[in-house]
Amino acid sequence: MSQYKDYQLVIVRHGESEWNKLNLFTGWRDCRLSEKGVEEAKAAGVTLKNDGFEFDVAHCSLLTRANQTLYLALDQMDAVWTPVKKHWRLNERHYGALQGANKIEAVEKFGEAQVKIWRRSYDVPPPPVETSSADFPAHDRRYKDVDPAELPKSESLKDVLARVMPYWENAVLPDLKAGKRVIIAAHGNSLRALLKYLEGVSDNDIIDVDLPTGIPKAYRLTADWKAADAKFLGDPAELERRINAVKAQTKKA
Ligand SMILES: O=C(O)[C@@H](CO)OP(=O)(O)O
Repeated sequence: MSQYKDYQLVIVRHGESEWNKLNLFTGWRDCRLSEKGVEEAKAAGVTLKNDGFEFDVAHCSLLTRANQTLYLALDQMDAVWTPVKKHWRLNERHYGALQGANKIEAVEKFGEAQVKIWRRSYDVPPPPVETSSADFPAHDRRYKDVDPAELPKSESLKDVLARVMPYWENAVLPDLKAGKRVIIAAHGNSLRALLKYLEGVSDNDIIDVDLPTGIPKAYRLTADWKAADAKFLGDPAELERRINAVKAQTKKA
């Protein structure tokens, strides 16, 4: 019997993307997984299978890298048939005018402290893009049914939490309440927002939380749907290595 039989929810950040590899701020730009990211996603599926996980439904963002990760992981579990619900509210945080910028060059230009505030503070958003910019999501047909007033020009983690929560309440929670076992494939910062809520992390402590690429985190939930227990799956040394790789993105080699 799996030691995780009471764990109803798994979250997984996508595997390494082409832009993670190039060390660029990505946000809502739609890059694909790198070759390494593909392997990370497959390995996540193998881990989930070996740990005895099965899912009744999946939730995913509208960005390619999360969809690839979900599909590749489910494929390893012989479960690509799993119903998938997709929504922009699970997208990565919109990185505003930083989207497409190199993270080291941003540190050289604005200083490490400012870049850390933009990357990890709870409530300071990066500078916004104009609505005329190609980075404003209303220009992308996948968001054509979304009221442009709801679409971001830049987001702090607090802004991300505010737009993730309605999706949690209206789409994910009903599945959990129906007894379904749920996987959410999404992004470093949309999942940090959800983790902050589920685990009750303070505004201050969330600054030091980084999510690794492609390593599933499993939750056993309380009666009021918060985290009773949370565990990253797989090899602890690999987990540490991947978290450190995210932290190192703004450090000169
Ligand atoms: O660029 C981004 O969109 C995110 C996730 O890859 O980066 P960071 O970890 O710097 O918030």
